[in-house]
Order: sequence, then C-alpha cells, then structure tokens
Amino acid sequence: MEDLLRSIRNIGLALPDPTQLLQLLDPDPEVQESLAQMLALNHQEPEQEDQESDADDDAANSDVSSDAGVADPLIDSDLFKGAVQALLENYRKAADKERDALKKEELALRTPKPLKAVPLKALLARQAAEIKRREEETYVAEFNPETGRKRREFYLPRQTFEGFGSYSSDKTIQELERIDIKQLQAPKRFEGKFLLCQVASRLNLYASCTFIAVLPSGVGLPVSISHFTSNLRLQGHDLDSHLPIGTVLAIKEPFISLNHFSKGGPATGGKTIHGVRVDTPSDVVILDPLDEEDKKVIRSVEWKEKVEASEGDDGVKLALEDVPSESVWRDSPAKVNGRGCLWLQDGPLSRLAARWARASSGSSKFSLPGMDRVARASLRQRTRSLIESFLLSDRPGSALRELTAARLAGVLSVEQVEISEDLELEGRILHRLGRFQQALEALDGAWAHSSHLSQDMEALRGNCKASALMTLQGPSPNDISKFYFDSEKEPTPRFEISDYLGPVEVRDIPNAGRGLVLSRDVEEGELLLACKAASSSYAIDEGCRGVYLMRYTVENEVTSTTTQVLAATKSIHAILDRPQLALPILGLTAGPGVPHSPWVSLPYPVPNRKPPTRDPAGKESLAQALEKPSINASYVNGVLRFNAFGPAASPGTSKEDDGDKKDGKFQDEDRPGGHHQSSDTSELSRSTMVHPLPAILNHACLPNVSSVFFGDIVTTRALHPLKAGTEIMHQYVRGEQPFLSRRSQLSKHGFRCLCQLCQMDERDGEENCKRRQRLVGGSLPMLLERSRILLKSRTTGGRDGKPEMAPQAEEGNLESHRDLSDSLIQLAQEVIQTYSQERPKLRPDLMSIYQKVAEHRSIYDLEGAADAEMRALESVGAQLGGGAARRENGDGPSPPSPVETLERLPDLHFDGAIKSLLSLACISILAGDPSQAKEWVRSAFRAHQSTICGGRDVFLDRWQGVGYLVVDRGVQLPLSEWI
Ligand SMILES: C[S@@+](CC[C@H](N)C(=O)[O-])C[C@H]1O[C@@H](n2cnc3c(N)ncnc32)[C@H](O)[C@@H]1O
Repeated sequence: MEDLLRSIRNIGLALPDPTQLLQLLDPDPEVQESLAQMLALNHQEPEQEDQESDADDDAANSDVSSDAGVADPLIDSDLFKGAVQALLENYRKAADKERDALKKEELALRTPKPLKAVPLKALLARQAAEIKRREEETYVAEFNPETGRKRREFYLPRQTFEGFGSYSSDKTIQELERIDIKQLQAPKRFEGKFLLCQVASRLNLYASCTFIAVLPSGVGLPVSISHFTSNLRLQGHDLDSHLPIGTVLAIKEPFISLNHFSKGGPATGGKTIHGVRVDTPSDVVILDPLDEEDKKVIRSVEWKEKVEASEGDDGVKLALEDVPSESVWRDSPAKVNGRGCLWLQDGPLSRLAARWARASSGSSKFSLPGMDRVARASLRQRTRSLIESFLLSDRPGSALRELTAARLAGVLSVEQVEISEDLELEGRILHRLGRFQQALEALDGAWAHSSHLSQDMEALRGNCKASALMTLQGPSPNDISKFYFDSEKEPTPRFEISDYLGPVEVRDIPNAGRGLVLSRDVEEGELLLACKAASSSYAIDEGCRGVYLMRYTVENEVTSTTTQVLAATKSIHAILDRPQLALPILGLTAGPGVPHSPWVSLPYPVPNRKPPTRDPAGKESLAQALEKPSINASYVNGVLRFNAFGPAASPGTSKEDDGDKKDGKFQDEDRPGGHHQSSDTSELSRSTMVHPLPAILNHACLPNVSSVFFGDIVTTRALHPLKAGTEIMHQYVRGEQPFLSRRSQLSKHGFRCLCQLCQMDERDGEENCKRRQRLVGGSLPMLLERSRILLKSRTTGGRDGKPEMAPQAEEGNLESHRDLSDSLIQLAQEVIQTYSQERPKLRPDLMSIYQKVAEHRSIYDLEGAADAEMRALESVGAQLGGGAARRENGDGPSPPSPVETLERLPDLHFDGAIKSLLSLACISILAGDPSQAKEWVRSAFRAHQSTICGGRDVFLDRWQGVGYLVVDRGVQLPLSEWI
C-alpha cells in the first residue's frame, strides 16, 4: 500500500479517495479499469494543500502551470492510465504474495522449524529504519514534502492482511513454564509456556505495535502486539512511554510467526520476518517490580544482554533492579504511562492494594509505612493527577481503583476541604462509569462536607440526577430532543446515560438462541430499550482522524475498516479497564460456525433497575487490578461483525451492521439527526459501536420495533400495540429490499428468516420474486430518471423555485406527466402480477412506484394523487380508516369520503410513510379540505413520535420546509400550528 501511494504521488496524481481505496483489492477487471481511469484523471492540485499558503505562493503556482503550457488532457490521461494500471498490477501482485504467505504459514504449522537468532544489532537497525519510515509517512500525510506546506487534510491510508488463527491465553504466568531461543520454532504456538523478555527498542505503530525484545539469553526477537492502542496517531515519546525500553514482559503462550507483522503490520510482500505475533493484549503481562511474585520471575534468570533503560517522565530510569515500594510515595507517577504506570497498567496504589487484598483477605490494614504529612500531601496530589490522566485516557475503571486504594491507604481526605474535593473527584469517576446514583451520593457527600459545590459540580449533579431518573424511566421526549440536536452539533456524539430496560426480558427462543421478549402488553411507540454503546469508534475520533485503515481477512475475503478494527481495540481495552464488561461483550455470539465463548452460557446481564449504593471501601473491585480477563481478539472481531451497529459518518443510525460487505442498507429514518451532517458516506467513514443488550434482539424483515440512533445511544420502541410474551425483533437488513437480496444478505448470519414478509414472499414463488426484482431494479430506475428530468424541467427556471412556464409548454408537460404516471401504473400492475392473489396488501416493492405516481398525478389529478399516496402507505403495512377503508382494490380514484385516518402505523419505510402522509396533507389543502390536511399532519406526527420521538421540535427540524411533493404549488403546511 505504502509503495503504491508513494508512486502515485510521485507521478503527480492524487491519492485514491476512501471509496477508491476499498476498490483496490476488487477482483473485478471492470472495477480495476475504471479505477485506473479515475486515478489517472485526478491530478494532485495545489489547492489540496492548506489554505494558509499566502497569495504570492498561489500566484507562483498558477504561473508555473501556465508556463508548463496546456497539456492535451486526453493524451495525458492515456499516459497516466497506463502508468496507474502498471502500479495497480504491482500492488495486486504484492497483495497476492501477502495472502499466499498467510496460507503457507497455516500449512507450515504442521512442520515448524527451529528459529535462527538474528543479531540484535541488525534487528535494532531494522526497527530504527521502520520507525523512520513511519515518521516519514506521517509527515507526508500532513505536509507536502516538496513545499513543506501543510496539506488541507491529514490523509494516511493503511492496509493490513490477516488470516488463519488467532491466539489468546487464559493461563496465569505461574501456570506456565519459561522458554528461550533454544526451544523456539516457527510457525508454532507454545502452549503451556511463556516468554520472558525486555523491551529493547523504541515502538513502531502501524495498526499493531512492534518492538524488539531481548530474551534472557541475550537473543533479540521482534514482537508485534495487535490492538495495542486505538490512537493510531501516537508516535515519538508519547508512544514509546507506553512500554519504555527496559520494561520486563512475560508473553503468555506465545505464537512465533513466520511474519510477526501479519495481522497488524505493513504488508511485507510475503517476506519471512520471524517474530512473536501477539493477537490479544491480555497475553502480555508487564512484570511489576512492586510485586513479590513478579520479582521472583524476574530474578529467576540471568540476563545476558544489558538493556539500557529509558528514563521516565520524572527522569528516573525504569530498569530491572528492584523498585522499593517506598518509591510509590516518593516517585509515583502523576500521569498514565509515566514511570511505573505503563501500557494498560493500573496505578501503583491500586497494584499494591490489590496485592495486599489478595494476600491478607482484607484482615490487616492497608498502609504505606513511614509516610509523613508532607509525603502524604504530595502523594495525594500526584494520585489525583494520575486519576485525571486515567479519565482522559478513557480508563475510569483504573481511576476508581486508584482512588479506592488511595482512600484505603489514608492518602486521601484528611482535612474537611480535601474530603470534599476527593468526593467530587469520585463523583466524576462514577459519572463516567454510568453509576449515576452513586455519583450523586458522592457529590451530595462533597456538598455536605463543604456546604458548597463549584458550578461545574452543580451541573454534574444535575446531570447525574437526570441520568439516574433516565435509568429508571427511560429518556423522556425532551431528553430525546436534546440527544437529537446534540448529535447534530457534535462530530463524535457520546452521551452519558446508563441503559434503560423497559418491559422486556432476555429469554431463550427456539432455534434462535436468546432474544428479547415483552414482559407485559405495550402500546404503540412505547420505549422498550435505551442503551449506550459499550464501546464506540467514530472515523473522526481524535486517535484516527485521517487514518484510513483497511484490514483484509484472507479466509472470508472481508475488508474491515478503521472503526471496525478500532471498535474491537476499544472493546478489548474497555474490558481490561472494566472487567464487568466482559460478560455483556464476550457473552454475545460471534457468528455462525464460531463456537460460543464460555460467557455465552451465563445469564445475560440486564441493567439493574435498582442501582446499588456507593461502596467507598470498594475492596472487591481492587482485585480487578490483578485479574484481567483473557480476551480472544478474534472472538471480539466476530462479536463486532455480527452484533455491532454501523451508523454512517454523520451521527445518526442504521440497523445492525451487516459486517464488512457493503450493501447500502443504512436507512435515513434510522439516523434522524443525520441530515445536516457530512456528505462523506463512504464505508471508511462509518462509525462502529457495540450495544450489548440491543444486540440480543433477533431479526425480522418485518420488524415490530423501531431502533433509532442518537450518537452512541440506540432507542427501541414498539411499532404497534404488542402483547406480553411477544418477541421483539428488528431489522438486520432492510425489509424494504427485494426478498432475494434480503435472503442473500442474511446468509452470513446462518439463519432463514421466517417473518410474515418472508413467508409471503416465499409463497409468491422464487420465479415471481426474481421477476419482481428485475422490474423494481431494472424498469423502475429508468422511469425514475425520466421522472427526475420531467420534474426538474418544471421546477427550474421560475422565480423562488416556482414553475414558470409558457401555457403551451405547460400543456405539453401535462401530457408527459400523464404518460409517465400511466407507465408507472403499468409497472405497478406488472409488479402486482408477481404477488400471489391471496397476498394481503403488504407489498413494499410498490411504495416508491405509487409515490412517484402521486407526484406526477398531483399536477393534473389531485384525487388520483391522494389515491396513489394511500396505496403507497398500504403497501408498507399502514392501515387507513374512514373513507380510505372503503376504497376498491382497483386503480381508479376512490369515491368521495369523509375524513380519512391512519389506523395502524406502517411496518416498514417509516420516513417514506411520513412523507406520504405529509403529501396527502398538501393534496388535501390543494383540494380545499384543511381539516383532512390536519388529520394527515397529526398522523405524520404520531408516526414520528412512535418511531423516533423527541416531540415537536425534532419533527419540525426533520420535516419543516421539506418538499413532500416535488412539484410544490406553494402549499405551506402550518406544521407548527397543527401538532
Ligand atoms: C445479533 S445475534 C442475536 C442474539 C442471538 N440470538 C443470541 O443468542 O445471542 C444474531 C444471531 O441470532 C440468531 N438469529 C437472529 N435472528 C434470527 C431469526 N430470525 N431466526 C433464527 N435465528 C436468528 C442467529 O444465530 C444470528 O446469527
């Protein structure tokens, strides 16, 4: 990838955009041909660089281009196309070698060969060169190396290849036996063994993190750790301080790979680069000089090679020699990754306290002997800074443990004012952990000690109160409105709520694993779940903005994108920080054919309706500092692939992600806050989030609930009144799509959908379904294009967007509208023939056809237009009452009727249905029937409230001023007065 990009830049072309990046490995020759063509036409423009460049420079640039003369764009593009084709060819050959190497490694597992030591100096030199290469790439991603000017956007594509096997150990070091170079073979997984090593080089971060380790025998070995960090932009000291030179590690049950870079490193073109490939961070144990057991392991060997340890932030070197526990109160770090608190490691007080809790079973007192008043005050300050730093690095679990340990050690809260400050800090940590009731108790305690809270703390207290209430009652329409508008404003919206569980229970469902079932009757629009993502990754998060990562998996030929990879990294780190997340995340299934994790057999956790009270001593949670769950990263990838939601770039929603294949099933109505947002909707810009409880929902193409995103929150509401005992089900793939597309997209989940819609489609027969798909996929787009041109000719040219046409042209146009409407009706008839005669009105393929008919008819036949909109509504399961109910099943206009009403909400296409209802309101106004218009507007509002909610403001924001009928006759619906 890096070679390809460098060459493209060198010949003066712009880099492939995110959509083109995803086409690089497309085997289709036509895709490759058009990709080469597009790349060849896309020259690097000076304006790709930062606007900051001054006007003189711009003038100079334009001079240069005029001096260069005007090249013939066609000749140029042919030349460039040839060059690009050659580059793409080379790139694909290198990718093939990469894939072949992975396959070969899998075969070679049967015949591993002894490992030959590579001189340490050579390894260190190669590592230094790799780090330099990374730094250069990052520089070029940000600056034009020739002009030194900053580019407008940081753009760093990266690609990794992985395949065959992923390892994780569930043993402790004490259960394993140490091995060294003599026993090592490759490729091989060493069960029952561990490798002891020291970090001997700086770190190199691509997607995984690589360093050179030195074994006690003095032999060097590269080590690559997957899911090392979710901040792919880390480099230099910030990166190195995660595992400074001299850190002693134990790698549990290591896998020695023929190419340690496979999984998370840059492609090596199939080269053999032996080393340790660590697939999951929980396999790496940082040996802690504060721990007696760890000290024993370190001292049990003689280290042949002396590694010069690097200095910590405080200028003290971290080395093998003993760190006395007094150093905790003398030199303990004030910042994560300062000396003594390294990658994913808890703070020193938690580590000491956890060991004390384990050894003493809590009978003795945890204390730091010999600490005077001054030392205590200084340690308190450093501990508070460290805790702040944990919060900044999204590690509230470590923050709470450090606070608990500090309190146990008597480091905190001696003076009244300190007590209050420390309780405030505790309140903030508990708030971040979503324990709002407990946070409130801490903040109340802070107030009780000082009779005062800062403005920020008052605000936090208010927030805790509201969130605690939300845990009990679910978000109110006002809360939803706030989420909606905030997710429009925020580029990476995340909200502090804890999960709300409505009247639903987790139950076993015959032939479908677990599912969610109603515990009582519910009403239309009733809130059933409101849940926050356990981990979420946005493409524009600080740590990955501009980094476009593609991970290609050889076995299933699936490409995962940046946020899909990073959501897994974040989930793993979240579980390590808060082990209580292991069950909700690892207790999910990881796709058909993947054996369930041991967590799946445990009762699935549901939110506590009565939150436990605060536990200031919190001893039980201290043990978490030592007992990190073992995590199989490949299982986490599967969980994300089969359970995560993947909203588009803009905050909003989509149904469950279909994993990594692109099928465009993301629906506008699922992301209500999305329409003001970025237009970048490429796969590489999507966010990925895992919402544990909603992930238990099973699929139905014909759902009975609507799941909607607001940032990292998903709400689920009943679409209709439902009876107790009903299983609630939502869509993994769009039910609006043709049956055969749905079936093919669902195939990866390994089940056959038996919902009513699928049963109806099956009864229609495969041939009819195919014919229907051809009509809707082939004939309809052609008619829609004709419609677009016709409607455009009518709406352009006039002042204020109003049509302005000569009467003759208008007359001619009317004929065209009639013709088009007739053609659409004819198409509808052909589609209707593909349905079995007994089939009820639910025929979603007809919706867009009837809506188009209505648009054209509204120009010359209002009644006919209304009839078409009503048919559109019925085609997606809405039931109409009043006059509508008496209409014939033919295609003629309905007889004059009293007030028409919406009796039952649609099952599918909610936004489409709201649009039809508002179009009907416009038609009623044009027909001089405002009370009917009002009725339709109210029905539209009801449909909105029952699916999205948020009240009037959200409804108006979404629908005010939107053209419901493209040919707008100046109808202004007084929406705000009628709802
Ligand atoms: C996201 S999980 C849903 C929760 C899952 N039932 C569980 O026990 O963890 C998706 C998996 O649930 C099962 N599933 C979902 N919808 C189903 C349906 N309509 N019929 C049968 N199985 C279904 C399939 O095994 C699918 O791969």
